Amino acid sequence: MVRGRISRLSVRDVRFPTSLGGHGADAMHTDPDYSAAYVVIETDAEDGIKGCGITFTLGKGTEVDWSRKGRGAPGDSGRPKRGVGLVGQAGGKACLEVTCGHEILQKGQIGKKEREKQMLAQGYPAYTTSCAWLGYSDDTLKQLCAQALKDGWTRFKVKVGADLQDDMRRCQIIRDMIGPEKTLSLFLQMMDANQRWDVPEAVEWMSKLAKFKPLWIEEPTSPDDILGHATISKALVPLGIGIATGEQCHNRVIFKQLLQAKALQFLQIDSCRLGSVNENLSVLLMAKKFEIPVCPHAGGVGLCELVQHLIIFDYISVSASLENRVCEYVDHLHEHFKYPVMIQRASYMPPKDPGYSTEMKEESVKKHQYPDGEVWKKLLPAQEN
Ligand SMILES: C[C@H](O)[C@@H](O)CC(=O)C(=O)O
Ligand SMILES: [Mg+2]
Repeated sequence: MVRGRISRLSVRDVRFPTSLGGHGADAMHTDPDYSAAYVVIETDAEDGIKGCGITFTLGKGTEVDWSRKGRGAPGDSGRPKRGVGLVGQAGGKACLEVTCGHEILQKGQIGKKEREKQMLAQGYPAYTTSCAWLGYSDDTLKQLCAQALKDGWTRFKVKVGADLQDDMRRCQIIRDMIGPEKTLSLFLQMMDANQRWDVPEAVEWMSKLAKFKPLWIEEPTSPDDILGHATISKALVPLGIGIATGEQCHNRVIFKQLLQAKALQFLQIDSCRLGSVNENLSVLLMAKKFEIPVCPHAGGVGLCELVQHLIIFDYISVSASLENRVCEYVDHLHEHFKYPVMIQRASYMPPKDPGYSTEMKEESVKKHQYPDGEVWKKLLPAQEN
């Protein structure tokens, strides 16, 4: 059914100066400006249907350099993310509703109605990364953690990997605040090294942090080192620490190999890094086959908005389980989206607006467009001095 033809396509470089507040900083990316290549495809269809797509980057990464293949150099804070989440609003349904209709998922139909009701009432469980970026002082960490506990958050991710003594102190602060035990699903601490270590270093460093009882260590080493992850996993699982990875994995083949090599205990899809909803779905199906829980990466610009569709779909139609499953949440930049995520009691409430929640507010795009938006016009001369 042809409803219209593409009449216009725009691509805009939208950047938010998050580095000014140390938001988003980790052991590898010390000064990220959360950014996005934002694409809108308009049509001449009578109902004005359009598609909006977004790819999260860390600033300079929006300047795609075609001469460089794959990942940037280690420590390159601006490397581009690969993959695009571009979905239209056809049919007036939320992306997760459209996906749930696919016929190959017959098995997931059993109990689907109950799970749908459960999601609508309770939402999908989340953890927060917003308290413990590497750019935050101990006071900020304590203050944000106390506020998050008050708001009902019980699962916290802390950035590690730059300095061991620093990590010990920060992990102790969080442990002291959330309680001493690693209980089944409540009051958890996760750690994220953002690829900082080589394989032996990851094992050694995490053996020292094991006393803080992390549920997982995320990206302990290069995301391309599948066998390295398997070695780390073999060493750390006996200490009660799982390996989580995936936010930099750009296709289903990498995930297939990670799963086959028993290299991870928690699989972290990234809605933008994996190009298209379809690629994400094939990874969800493989994770189900290998019985590995999917705990998506989110945050950035719009990743929470997108991934909520995928993970709620995963629960309703694929995994049918919440065991050991939790989706990342970062409390940044949602105000720039037309259909922002809704969090209640530390859970993602199912989105009901049409599409994939990718549409940004035009006013926000204009203001943050790089380099001539209002925000950057003020900042750039100051930065050059
Ligand atoms: C550079 C980003 O902020 C990164 O630290 C995010 C990440 O690893 C996560 O949220 O996980
Ligand atoms: Mg991470």
